[in-house]
Amino acid sequence: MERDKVGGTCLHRGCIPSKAMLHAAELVDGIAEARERWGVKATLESVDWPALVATRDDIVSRNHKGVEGQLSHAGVQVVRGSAQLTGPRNVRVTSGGTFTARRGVVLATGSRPRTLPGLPPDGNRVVTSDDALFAAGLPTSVLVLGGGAIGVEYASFHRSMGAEVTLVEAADRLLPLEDLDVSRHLARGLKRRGIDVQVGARLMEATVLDDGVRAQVRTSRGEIRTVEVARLLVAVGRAPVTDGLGLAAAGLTTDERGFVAPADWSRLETSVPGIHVVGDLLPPPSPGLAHASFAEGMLVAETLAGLPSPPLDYAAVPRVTYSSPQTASVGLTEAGARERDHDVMINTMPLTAVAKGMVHGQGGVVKVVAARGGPVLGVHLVGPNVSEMIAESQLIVGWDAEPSDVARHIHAHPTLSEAVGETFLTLAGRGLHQQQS
Ligand SMILES: Cc1cc2nc3c(=O)[nH]c(=O)nc-3n(C[C@H](O)[C@H](O)[C@H](O)COP(=O)(O)OP(=O)(O)OC[C@H]3O[C@@H](n4cnc5c(N)ncnc54)[C@H](O)[C@@H]3O)c2cc1C
Ligand SMILES: NC(=O)c1ccc[n+]([C@@H]2O[C@H](COP(=O)([O-])OP(=O)(O)OC[C@H]3O[C@@H](n4cnc5c(N)ncnc54)[C@H](O)[C@@H]3O)[C@@H](O)[C@H]2O)c1
Repeated sequence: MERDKVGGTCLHRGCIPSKAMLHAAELVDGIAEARERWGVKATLESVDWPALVATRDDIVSRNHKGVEGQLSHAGVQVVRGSAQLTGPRNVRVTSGGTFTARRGVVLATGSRPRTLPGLPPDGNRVVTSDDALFAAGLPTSVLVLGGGAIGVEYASFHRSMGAEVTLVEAADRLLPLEDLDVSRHLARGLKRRGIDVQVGARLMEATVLDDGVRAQVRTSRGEIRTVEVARLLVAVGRAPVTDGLGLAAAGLTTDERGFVAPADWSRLETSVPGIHVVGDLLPPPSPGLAHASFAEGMLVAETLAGLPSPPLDYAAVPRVTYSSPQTASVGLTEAGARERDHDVMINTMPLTAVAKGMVHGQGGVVKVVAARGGPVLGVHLVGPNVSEMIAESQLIVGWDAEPSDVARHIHAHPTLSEAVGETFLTLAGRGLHQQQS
């Protein structure tokens, strides 16, 4: 049952359109790099926003058709409309029709942007990530409120497109759930690109004007700054969608944050037998990421079909931010490992320590957290292309490999991944360019 379009947030308003836009942003950044570093006499004429949107939407639309085709091919009946539980096995759909589930019900209603009291989005001057996709044009200046993945990606995108960008995060660092060094390197990279990064900061007041927003921001030092911007993007998190879902009729409640918590995480089954829950509707440790949601969906589908399904290992789910610089990580942060009383070994290496890192010239870092005499606990990357580089590290962490297991494998030269390989060589006591500390 789907009231909008199959594919959900990720395909229509999230991962895919935002990554398409960030790809265009990389191309724009490449023009400046070509001119400034490589003697290529190129200048940016302009960005044709409707053309960018057309390419983005074509990618979304082709994926949408693909999902619809796959569902049809698999014999899935898609019922259009808002679904409401009327009992543990009964669902009514607004478009008409009632349904009784023989095997079970899967709740997958996802999430929507959180907004702030007194700051209602108007789709034009105060916007959410949904509105930002469908805005009529690109703003000349933006205040992004929230330095999580959405805030960081949109701040990065708008800066590439030439806007003046202020990024305001209430916590004392960007991506507060990531390793401290990831937050530091990311903030440094964004500042180098001219983004005004304000962490430990608060939006005190926002006045909507005819042509933008006047905002008062209290910085971490207690100064009050007035910023006038064409657009204020609210990216302070997402809230689970359960309104009108009829949870009570099925004997279910939400937790205090609005999530539907499973009673049995191994089957993602709620306290009502036969009702399962997946995706953004789940509380942590489910990470609110599309790839984790896909895996949760597979687990429930296989469970309901009576097929074997390997348990989910949330600790080995990679986390990627597609800004410039990118961040990618898997496993425990250094602080998280210490909290769990691990005797940790840390090694960090700048990406520019390898030749390919110098070619890219964008800085970046590899940080590995390992248990002394034991497995690798976490890998944290910042820099160009790290979204594609994290795959080997997820296997390293997921398979409980030790640094010496990784160190025996030869990395291709010259690649950015060599920096990952060298970080492990040093941890295994066979450092080439680094001494083991
Ligand atoms: C801007 C942005 C960028 C993102 N980028 C990434 C990324 O790069 N990588 C990543 O891993 N994650 C990313 N995410 C997160 C990702 O989109 C979510 O984790 C994922 O979409 C969750 O999937 P879901 O199926 O739980 O929910 P959703 O994708 O939200 O789908 C829920 C579906 O349920 C439908 N629905 C809701 N209630 C009802 C009802 N009562 N009846 C019928 N239908 C209903 C909705 O219409 C919707 O289609 C991003 C999110 C945003 C907003
Ligand atoms: N690349 C990706 O994987 C990707 C991209 C976008 C979104 N997502 C997912 O979508 C979800 C939503 O992302 P998000 O970035 O909106 O949420 P988030 O919860 O990850 O980050 C929100 C940030 O806003 C800050 N914040 C909250 N209130 C604030 C306030 N009043 N002023 C200033 N800062 C404030 C929080 O401290 C936090 O750092 C997350 O689960 C995220 O992982 C993932």
